[in-house]
Amino acid sequence: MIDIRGLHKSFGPNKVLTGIDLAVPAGSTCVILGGSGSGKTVLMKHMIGLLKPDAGEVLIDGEDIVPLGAEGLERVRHKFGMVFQAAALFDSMTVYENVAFPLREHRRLSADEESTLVRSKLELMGLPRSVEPKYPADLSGGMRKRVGLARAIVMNPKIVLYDEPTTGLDPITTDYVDEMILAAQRELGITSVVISHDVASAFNIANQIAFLSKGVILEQGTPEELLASEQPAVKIFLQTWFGKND
Ligand SMILES: Nc1ncnc2c1ncn2[C@@H]1O[C@H](COP(=O)(O)OP(=O)(O)OP(=O)(O)O)[C@@H](O)[C@H]1O
Repeated sequence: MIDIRGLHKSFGPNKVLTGIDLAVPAGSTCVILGGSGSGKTVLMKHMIGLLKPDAGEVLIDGEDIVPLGAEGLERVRHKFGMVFQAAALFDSMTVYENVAFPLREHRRLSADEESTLVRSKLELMGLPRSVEPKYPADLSGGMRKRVGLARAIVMNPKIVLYDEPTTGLDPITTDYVDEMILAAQRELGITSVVISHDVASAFNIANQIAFLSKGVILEQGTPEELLASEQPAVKIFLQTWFGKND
């Protein structure tokens, strides 16, 4: 579904990505791990054409999006849902209106069709009907994340990009959000790319983990393969994390 080949990106003298190759098969979840400033967000921005590479290809569903202009990118972006770090809900809208927002922007649906779609996604995220009239400020952080996720999948996207979806959440809420990401993959066949600092969460949800360091993907494989990695940077990253969280 996503196939990145030979991606290079510099900002002035700062060489951030220096030859990224990454393939994410349809229906799978790929977690991108890496230290602060390693280029995870820059890599994700290339996947939706928010940044243009200096060299390389970004194939989405078989199409190289690098040469596309604004119109072509708009079309490709309909394949994506996004979940940003700070759930980014509209404070002045109810939960229902937040989830319905992309539908109202992009589709002409009857009230019944709209409510069927909104409710099915809220239900999939384990949210009861009683949250529909509430405002984001009335919800816990974990619930806001789930509303953000319901909104990201309401258009039935093929791909969802998650930028640090569990940052700032307690361990129980983190598990719950992980469950929701897995539910979106299982029930809707969504392909997911997740940027994360949270190794436990990465190991919970990933079919594949890519470890980014110094502009390249140092290691890529199943969680088990990553654990067995001989790359010193990967070993240190994992040991530091597991050491802190034993
Ligand atoms: N638009 C930009 N212009 C110039 N430099 C940028 C731009 N975007 C990112 N960078 C640089 O690219 C590098 C990688 O940034 P990026 O945000 O991708 O890191 P990250 O791995 O997501 O880090 P974190 O985990 O802290 O969010 C940093 O050195 C950053 O300063």
